[in-house]
Amino acid sequence: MSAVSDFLTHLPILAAGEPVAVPGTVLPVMEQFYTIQGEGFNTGRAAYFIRLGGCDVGCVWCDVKESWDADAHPRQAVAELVAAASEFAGRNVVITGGEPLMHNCLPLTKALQAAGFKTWIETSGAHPLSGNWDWICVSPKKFKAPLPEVLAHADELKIIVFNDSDFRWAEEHAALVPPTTRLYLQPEWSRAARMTPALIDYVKANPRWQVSLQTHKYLDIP
Ligand SMILES: C[S@@+](CC[C@H](N)C(=O)[O-])C[C@H]1O[C@@H](n2cnc3c(N)ncnc32)[C@H](O)[C@@H]1O
Ligand SMILES: Nc1nc2[nH]cc(C(=O)O)c2c(=O)[nH]1
Ligand code: SF4
Ligand SMILES: [Mg+2]
Repeated sequence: MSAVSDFLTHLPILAAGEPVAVPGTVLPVMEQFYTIQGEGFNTGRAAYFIRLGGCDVGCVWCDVKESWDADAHPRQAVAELVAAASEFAGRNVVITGGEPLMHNCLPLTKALQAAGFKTWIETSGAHPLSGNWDWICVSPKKFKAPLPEVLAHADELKIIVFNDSDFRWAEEHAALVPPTTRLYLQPEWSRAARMTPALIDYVKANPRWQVSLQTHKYLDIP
C-alpha cells in the first residue's frame, strides 16, 4: 500500500456536514458572572467568572455539584464567551468549574488575553495544564491526585480542610510546589465551625500558611 492510500484509508469517516470543532474552541458553560473573588490570594478583587461544565474528581463536599455533568450545560463558542465578557475587558477573569482543565483552555485564554483580561484559573490540577495564565490557583483533592506538572506551575496552593488529616496532606503538597507558591488553608464550608479553630492554631504554629475563607458566602454574593 502506498503512503498516500494508507493515509486515506485511515482518515476518520465524518458524516457529511457535521462540524468538527477544534478542541477548546467550543466549551460547556454553566454560568458567567461579575463578582468579587472570594478566596485565596486575590480575595476582595473584582473578577468576571466563567464556570465551565464537567468534572470527574468527585469531591464529596463539592459546593457546585451541578457543574459535574458537562452535557447538562449549553456549549458556547470562545468568540461568544469573550463577547459576553467584553464589558469587563481589561479586568480579571476567573476560569473555574467544574474542572476547567478537562478542556483545552488555550483558545479561551488566548482570546481573553487578547481582549485585555488577566486570566486566573481555579483548578484541582487533576488534568494536564493548558492555557495561558496570569494566576494559577491549584486546590488538590484526595479524590483524584493532582499532576506534578500542574503543581509545578501553581502561584497559589489552596488546601481544603475537612478533617485533621488534611494538615499532613497539605504539607505533602506544599513540598511539591515551587518555594514562591503562596500557601492557603481554607475550611470546608459545612465543617467550618468545627475545623476553623484547629486551622487557626495550625497557621499560628506554621506561619508560612495563611487562612483563606470563602468570603463571598459571608457577603452573600455569587
Ligand atoms: C468548585 S471548585 C472548581 C475548580 C476546581 N474544580 C477546583 O476544585 O479547584 C472552586 C474552589 O472551591 C473550593 N471548594 C469547593 N467546594 C468547597 C467547600 N465545600 N468548601 C470550601 N471550599 C470548596 C475548591 O477546592 C476550589 O478551590
Ligand atoms: N465570589 C466567588 N469567589 C470564588 N472563588 C472561587 C470560586 C469558585 O467557585 O471557583 C468562587 C465563587 O464561586 N465565587
Ligand atoms: S474538583 Fe472542584 S468542581 Fe470537581 S468535585 Fe472537586 S471541588 Fe467540585
Ligand atoms: Mg465557588
